[in-house]
Amino acid sequence: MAGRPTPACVLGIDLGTTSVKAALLVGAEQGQVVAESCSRETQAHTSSLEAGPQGMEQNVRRIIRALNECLAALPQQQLQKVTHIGISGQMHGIVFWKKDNGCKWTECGTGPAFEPEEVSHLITWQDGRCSPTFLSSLPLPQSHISLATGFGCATVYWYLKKSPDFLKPYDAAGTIHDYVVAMLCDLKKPVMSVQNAASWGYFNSRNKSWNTDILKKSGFPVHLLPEVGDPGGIAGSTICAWHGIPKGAKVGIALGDFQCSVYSCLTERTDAVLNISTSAQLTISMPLGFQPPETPDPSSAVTYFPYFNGDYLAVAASLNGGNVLATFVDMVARWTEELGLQVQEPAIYTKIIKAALAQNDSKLSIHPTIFGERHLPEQLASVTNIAVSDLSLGHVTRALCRGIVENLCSMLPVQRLMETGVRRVLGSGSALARNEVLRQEVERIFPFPVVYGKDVDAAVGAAMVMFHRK
Ligand SMILES: Nc1ncnc2c1ncn2[C@@H]1O[C@H](COP(=O)(O)OP(=O)(O)O)[C@@H](O)[C@H]1O
Ligand SMILES: O=C(CO)[C@@H](O)[C@H](O)[C@H](O)[C@H](O)COP(=O)(O)O
Repeated sequence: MAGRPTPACVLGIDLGTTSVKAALLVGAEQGQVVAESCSRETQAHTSSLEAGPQGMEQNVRRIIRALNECLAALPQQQLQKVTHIGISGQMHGIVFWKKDNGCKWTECGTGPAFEPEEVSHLITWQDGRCSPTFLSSLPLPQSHISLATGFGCATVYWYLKKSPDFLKPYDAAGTIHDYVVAMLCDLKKPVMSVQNAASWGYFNSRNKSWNTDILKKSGFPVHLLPEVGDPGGIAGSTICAWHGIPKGAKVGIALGDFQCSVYSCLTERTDAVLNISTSAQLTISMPLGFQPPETPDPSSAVTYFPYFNGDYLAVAASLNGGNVLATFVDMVARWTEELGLQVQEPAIYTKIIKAALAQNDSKLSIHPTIFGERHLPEQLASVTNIAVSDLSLGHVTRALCRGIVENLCSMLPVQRLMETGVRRVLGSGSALARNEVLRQEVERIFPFPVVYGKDVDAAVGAAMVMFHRK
């Protein structure tokens, strides 16, 4: 049987928590090469009307603006050759919209583009509105993944119980990347990959279906649940030329960002992948045929997430990655401002990284979990071993970077990596790519060689999936 023709040019997009990235991949003799890439911060954080300070929401207009800016920065002649689009993004979160009015297509400098219309904020994976008590009041899911705050289905339950009017205007929901796919292809019923469905909770990955009976019994609005498809499948075709990409380009079902980061670099089953972007993940692939246990162990820091072709990844998904450093930088900026000075955040990153490079033997110990962890939501950060000699910016930054890496490795210990035969660590994510101190700490903790990727890994992975479709 003849195989599918290889696409000439594929656009990969990653809608991350901090930034949107896009990469153009072209077919070459030895696989695919990244012809162009681009990244834009979304600056999308916004306050939550309903959940107050516990909420973590993002303005979808700002995310789409960053996406439009990214695409406008890519060369038109290359975009005109795009036949396939692969999209990934931040998992777990949920956005609601009105099927018949989710967006408006308008003419922008580089051709038609869409803008959000009747769309809610994105309630992200960082959202903290569902307390442990609230979560334990919900029906028990039939899933191997423990339900946590920030998971799409938990957020829907929260609205249902605390602010039911909020849900009334909407008749569709998805992750932010499902929303983009639905708008590009004008899908009346959004479609979601099993990777993202598993990240919402109340999803059985073995039979690839929602816990519809359990949800219906408790009055959950099941009409908001997207259809589910396999990662690598096609969701539809673009209904309009988009920033020069011809109408009719095939759009893949949206994927998880961490699976795409892994896909962009993992070549051997003996590789572990460490990704540090806003969050941080340490991952290994499970043996072929592995099936997760029927029920989760809520105290375990390791989760099994669907990958591709029925495979699973074991992942320590930390809620404390680059966001810890971003919070530190923000704190320094605010203190500086309070003292009557102004320093831009990029300059603070440059200075603290430089200062920490000069301090590699800090005894200061920072346990950096300011955002808690899903398996230990109430264990927040702490600082110990504070000596007068270790108080400089360099000492603190060094200790923070070390703490982030140590915390992640406490969730999936090096010993377990060795036992499973890991021989190499592949480093990805732009927080790692841009921070030499973090890289030094990674190299210090692992007794394996560490190899680094580029800083648009998930976008590249999403595009590669489109190339490799059978
Ligand atoms: N100028 C900088 N230098 C070094 N690291 C930075 C800089 N700006 C941001 N970062 C780090 O990058 C992280 C965001 O990475 P990014 O890849 O944009 O995230 P995401 O994929 O989640 O959108 C921030 O949390 C911060 O730790
Ligand atoms: O929480 C998990 C998996 O459970 C994360 O690994 C998952 O990839 C989420 O998408 C991230 O937390 C968000 O990704 P990023 O923006 O930090 O890259």
